[in-house]
Amino acid sequence: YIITNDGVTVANQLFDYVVVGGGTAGLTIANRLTENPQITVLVIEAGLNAQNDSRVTDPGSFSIADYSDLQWGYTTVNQTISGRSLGLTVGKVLGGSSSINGMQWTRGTVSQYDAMEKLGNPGWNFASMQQYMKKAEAFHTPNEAQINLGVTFSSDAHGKSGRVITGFPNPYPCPLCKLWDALVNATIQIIPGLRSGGNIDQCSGHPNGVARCSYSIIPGASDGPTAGVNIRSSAAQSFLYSLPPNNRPNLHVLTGHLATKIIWNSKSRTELPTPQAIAFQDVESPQFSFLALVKREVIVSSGSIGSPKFLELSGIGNRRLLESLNITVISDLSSVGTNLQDQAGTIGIYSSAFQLNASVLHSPPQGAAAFVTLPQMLGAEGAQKYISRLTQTITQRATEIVELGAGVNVEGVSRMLEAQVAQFGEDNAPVVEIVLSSQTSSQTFGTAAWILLPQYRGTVHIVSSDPMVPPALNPNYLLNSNDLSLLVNTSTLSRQMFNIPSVKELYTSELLPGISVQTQTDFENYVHDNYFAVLHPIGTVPMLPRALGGAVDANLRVYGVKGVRVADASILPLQISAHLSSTVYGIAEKAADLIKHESS
Ligand SMILES: Cc1cc2nc3c(=O)[nH]c(=O)nc-3n(C[C@H](O)[C@H](O)[C@H](O)COP(=O)(O)OP(=O)(O)OC[C@H]3O[C@@H](n4cnc5c(N)ncnc54)[C@H](O)[C@@H]3O)c2cc1C
Repeated sequence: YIITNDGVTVANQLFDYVVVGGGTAGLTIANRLTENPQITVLVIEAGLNAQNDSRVTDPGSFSIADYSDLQWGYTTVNQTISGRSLGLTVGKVLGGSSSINGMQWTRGTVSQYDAMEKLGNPGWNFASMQQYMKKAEAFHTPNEAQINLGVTFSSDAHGKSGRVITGFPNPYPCPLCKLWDALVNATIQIIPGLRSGGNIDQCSGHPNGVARCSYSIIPGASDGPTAGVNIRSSAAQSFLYSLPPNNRPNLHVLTGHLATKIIWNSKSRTELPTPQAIAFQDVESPQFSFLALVKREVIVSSGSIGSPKFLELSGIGNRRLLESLNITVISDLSSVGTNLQDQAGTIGIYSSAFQLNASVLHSPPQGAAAFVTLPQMLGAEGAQKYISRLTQTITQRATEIVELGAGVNVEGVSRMLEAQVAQFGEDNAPVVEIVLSSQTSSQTFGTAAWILLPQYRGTVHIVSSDPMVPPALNPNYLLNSNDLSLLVNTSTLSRQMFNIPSVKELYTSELLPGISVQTQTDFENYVHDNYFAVLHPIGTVPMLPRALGGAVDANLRVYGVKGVRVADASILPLQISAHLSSTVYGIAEKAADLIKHESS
């Protein structure tokens, strides 16, 4: 493969496929398509190649604050709840968000993947997705020492021969084991019925419970010079750097260049528009712009913010919006940029009473995570009331979402809200995640906790035809009062953990929420003023039947044009009780197979 940041070297060349975005999904697809030496692929990535940057490679250095040059710097519009603009970090680097994410390796519930099929996407169910998520993965089975230190897993949940290496840090960061043990036990004490131990595995389709985190990392060797040095398994590491040298001359990766739009073949009345070329420009020197010619297809893998932006700039989107910006309408598809779903969270931070040892470096900071169901959060009766509130308001809420411009039609949004209510109810999906983590740099530990299945919906739309101008992001965080109250419950519950004596002896003071936060009203104010963006945006190019507000079909083809697919987190119609990367790899593996089968 060839990685270059010189646009001239690929300008005016013809490629079978051009992939827009060298992120989690984009690099997976590019790798799989170029397994056939006859197929040429160009990946265009706006970010740079950070192959040897320890902020990326070293899992112990995970720190969003240090990634300013590796991310897009997006902020939301001022949110109705709290009036604040929130940072919405998204990777802008080879490997995309997989190069800067928290590396937690988890999946949603069986019924959440099955819901995609029920919403009108044949073949998108748990059985198929689990097969593809496993195809992407090469799991390091934990050794006895790791198991003795609290790791649980289910071998069946994992792929063994894929490219993304996953597992647990080696050696296991023992100086923190007493902390994880105390926090995990506290979680079990305050959340009745929470599963723990046994073969709990957050990739099994049954994530409910508390367990030590597994990660997308290459565990350190047991001896030799790399002993104890874990390395991040990003999409770039897994699908590019680990290819044998001199392999894949048919795979071209251009970094530091922004794909600006699709140039279309002239439109005849009878045929759907097809892409002729991709326009792209140097990020540092936008006056240098080029074309790459497309033989077969364009695959848009620019992520949940980048993909709707690129489609709109290419003339695919809401007619009124595009015309107001003088963009020629190629496909009037008002679903593009709607249905944005990110989660909202809250934190608790405590000053450690013991030294958080430097030897834990090279391990991700999150030690364990609890995935909690609604009855476990609110009790059986509280959960029942919550679910009836959601059930009784489906049409009303769908109407409000459509009025906000965050959905296209009431029937489609209602169908999705119904599917979500079923997950809260009979499917008993986790609705809250509580991550237990520590920071050696500040000698603190605590929780980050968030609602997993928000009921609010938002938008992402371009505001200019200039590709350098960021889109307007409006997730409408916590606009639904049920979501807000659940997050307040989450915050109060997290505090209870730190009142348990075995945890209390591990810290000297509570930094956040802070001891002044005591009453229900205090917690409401704390959450209102301090909630943060969880950075799991999905759904902005939803895979659904067009009549229900979809933008791509079950083959990921964009409606109203030919030869353009979208494959990344943006196609997920509904949020899942998980972190997203494993699911995105699954989407990408499946997309590659769909493309291969169609072209063979
Ligand atoms: C800070 C952070 C922490 C996270 N933690 C976790 C975690 O612990 N576990 C987990 O599973 N998930 C986590 N996630 C979420 C997960 O990493 C992402 O959801 C997933 O990687 C998204 O994959 P994607 O392919 O949709 O987009 P991305 O991986 O973001 O890829 C999109 C790529 O397209 C590029 N691009 C966009 N527009 C253009 C354009 N016009 N031209 C050229 N290039 C373009 C971008 O620069 C980017 O590289 C986290 C995310 C973040 C940001």
